[in-house]
Amino acid sequence: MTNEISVVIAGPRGKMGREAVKLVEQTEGMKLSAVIDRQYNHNQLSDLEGFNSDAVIYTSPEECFTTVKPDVLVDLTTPETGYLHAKTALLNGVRPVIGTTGFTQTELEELKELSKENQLGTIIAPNFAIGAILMMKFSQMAAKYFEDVEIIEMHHDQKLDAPSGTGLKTAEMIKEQRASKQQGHPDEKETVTGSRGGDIDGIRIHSVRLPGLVAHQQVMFGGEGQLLTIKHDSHDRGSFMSGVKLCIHSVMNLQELVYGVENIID
Ligand SMILES: NC(=O)C1=CN([C@@H]2O[C@H](COP(=O)(O)OP(=O)(O)OC[C@H]3O[C@@H](n4cnc5c(N)ncnc54)[C@H](O)[C@@H]3O)[C@@H](O)[C@H]2O)C=CC1
Ligand SMILES: O=C(O)C1=N[C@H](C(=O)O)C[C@H](O)C1
Repeated sequence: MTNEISVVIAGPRGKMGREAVKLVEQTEGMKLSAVIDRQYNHNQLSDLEGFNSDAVIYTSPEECFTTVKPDVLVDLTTPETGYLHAKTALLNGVRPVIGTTGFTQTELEELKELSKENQLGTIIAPNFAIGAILMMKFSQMAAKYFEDVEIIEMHHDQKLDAPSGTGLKTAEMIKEQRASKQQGHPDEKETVTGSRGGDIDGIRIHSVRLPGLVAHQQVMFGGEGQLLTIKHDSHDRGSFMSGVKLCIHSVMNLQELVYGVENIID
């Protein structure tokens, strides 16, 4: 009988997946039992360049979960795939830790329901970095005192979803704190579509995508004669790993879905 947490990682060859593979392999009390990839079915991860793990690669999540019976799935793939993986995991008794962003509200609701029905923990983590989590919490605090806010999120140009999961979650947290407000001039008109950014309950959100960036966000609050900027930068993907580790441990003790790492830290 072992107390090791058996982990499967989906997306091991991606930018985040590679870091997560190293993390799980180096963490005492965790075992990388298998990985889910689009290719290389039934190879070992060590058959691929840059890996030395003997974890088996599966292209079918069902086959992976029923054969390996892991405790936890860590998903770092794409929005459509991440959702399917999370659903398949819950239907097969596996607890999802989802770093993948870009899920729709309906998908989130469905996973919440499935998690509850199966009494299995799920963590949906728009951002694993402690600094980003604090940025969101501080922004929520600030929104009590400043009702005008715009979010600027900046990412590398390989990102699929806009706005980012972090930007969306920040807006949702601010929304819980302030009354709905239409910002800017009531008669303002965009002469170039999209100039004023996305609109979440009046909160404007702007997405910048450029090579050279990793993951950055500024939340700007304007008040009479003053500007408060709350800013966070992830300069490399190591910034996310302590959060991944915390979520793998925490999901083992949950029986429902938690959306946001701020809900599992003190
Ligand atoms: N929550 C957080 O703190 C963070 C979340 N992310 C999110 O994680 C996700 C991955 O980001 P990156 O690693 O930068 O992307 P990436 O593009 O480098 O990696 C994605 C990987 O998923 C794999 N993949 C795609 N479809 C698949 C399938 N059907 N089965 C198995 N693997 C599949 C791809 O082959 C690729 O290796 C994104 O949604 C991103 O927004 C990224 C950084 C931090
Ligand atoms: O795609 C990324 O890189 C990131 N995605 C997450 C998001 O959408 O917020 C987290 C972080 O910003 C990096």
